[in-house]
Amino acid sequence: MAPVPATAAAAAPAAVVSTHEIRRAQRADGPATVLAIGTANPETCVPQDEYADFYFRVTKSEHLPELKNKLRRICNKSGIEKRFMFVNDDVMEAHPEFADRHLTSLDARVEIVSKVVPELAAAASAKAIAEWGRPATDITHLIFSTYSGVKAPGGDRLLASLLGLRPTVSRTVLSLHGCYGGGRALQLAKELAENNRGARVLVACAESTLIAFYGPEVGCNDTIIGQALFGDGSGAVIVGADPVGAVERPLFEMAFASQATVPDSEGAITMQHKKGGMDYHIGGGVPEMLAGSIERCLVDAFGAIGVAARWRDLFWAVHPGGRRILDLIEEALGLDNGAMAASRQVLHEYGNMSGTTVIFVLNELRRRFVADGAEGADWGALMAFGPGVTVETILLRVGSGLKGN
Ligand SMILES: CC(C)(COP(=O)(O)OP(=O)(O)OC[C@H]1O[C@@H](n2cnc3c(N)ncnc32)[C@H](O)[C@@H]1OP(=O)(O)O)[C@@H](O)C(=O)NCCC(=O)NCCSC(=O)/C=C/c1ccc(O)cc1
Repeated sequence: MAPVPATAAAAAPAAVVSTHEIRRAQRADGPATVLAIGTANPETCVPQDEYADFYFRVTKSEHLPELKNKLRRICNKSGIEKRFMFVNDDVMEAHPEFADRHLTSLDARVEIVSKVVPELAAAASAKAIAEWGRPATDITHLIFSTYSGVKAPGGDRLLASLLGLRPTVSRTVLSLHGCYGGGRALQLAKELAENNRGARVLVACAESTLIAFYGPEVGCNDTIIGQALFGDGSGAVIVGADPVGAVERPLFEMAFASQATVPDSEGAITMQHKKGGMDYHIGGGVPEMLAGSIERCLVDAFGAIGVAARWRDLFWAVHPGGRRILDLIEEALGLDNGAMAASRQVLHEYGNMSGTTVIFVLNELRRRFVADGAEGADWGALMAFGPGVTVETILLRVGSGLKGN
């Protein structure tokens, strides 16, 4: 070890600063705040009323008409008008093995998604950064969430380089959180922003069904329901505390965040990468399970911050896991059926894009607030659900950037 020069010893601080004081100085003053939102989707758009024809054609499964009719029935009840996806005729011509999940195809799928998913995230992030108004190099932390990331270095590294983030950006990957990935990522962003003065956290969620796209099979209803509901997309959010006055626009303040696991629910939603793509199961009772759990999460969250909230007075950013989930949650909370209009709109326009969907809902809410001059609710709740069964709750307050528009 080199000897310590006398000058370095002489430069030691005269007064001893405690680590508590150092810690206090590192913390932000205000709450984490959503400062910008961007979204992106792949080019291929499939209308829901054409989906059964598309799916049975590209997977060469026309010999299974009963399953095709079942898919049609579910599509008709889904509340979805169209979806965007990377899977198209060209992909299936190049990779006919994707149609049969008993064939080995994971390597080829990972090869594709490890490029296109971060690129999609970059498209959404670039929109968020442009709206934010500061250079990409001012991003201090990156949280990348996807169920397609099974490789290292991962999509976070490619995303950071596509956006030109600084080499010291602090990267975190969330994988396989499924439909609660966006909620988890936003909660982590809140912790980072509030605990690191000046931090600006880019949350990027990107999902592609390509990793889980395969043909129908008699007896496997999970595949049919998945084919009726899921789509591809990316949502990006910039989160920071203490917004810089003239540049940054506070959209939603994040007042509180929590996670809960629904008891006895371990097998209700599952996802697992296998040789033929990502296998998944969506239990029949999931909408009822969520509707039965949601009020407890809200009571606990508002109780923790001492705010007396009436559900009817809130704005809602709920993950539209399926039309029935929204219906039952509205019923359980005694809400009008317009309360989840932003969630229903996103479901209608894009389907369930898993973890990224809740960011689209937040963007739609923002659009509605701007259009209405932020009339109405001041407090709101963002809720996302996924495997576990896990419920993410974030309490939001309309930011000053949305007031007076
Ligand atoms: C729109 C639905 C699908 C149907 O509407 P409905 O009002 O319930 O209508 P029905 O009661 O008439 O049901 C229509 C058909 O759907 C069937 N179905 C009804 N849920 C089911 C069911 N979980 N299973 C398999 N058949 C069912 C149901 O049996 C019935 O079949 P059939 O009698 O032959 O017409 C509705 O049930 C709904 O919104 N369900 C919520 C779906 C749900 O739980 N989503 C949350 C989980 S999301 C998730 O885990 C994501 C994983 C994921 C995985 C892969 C990815 O690429 C991306 C993500």
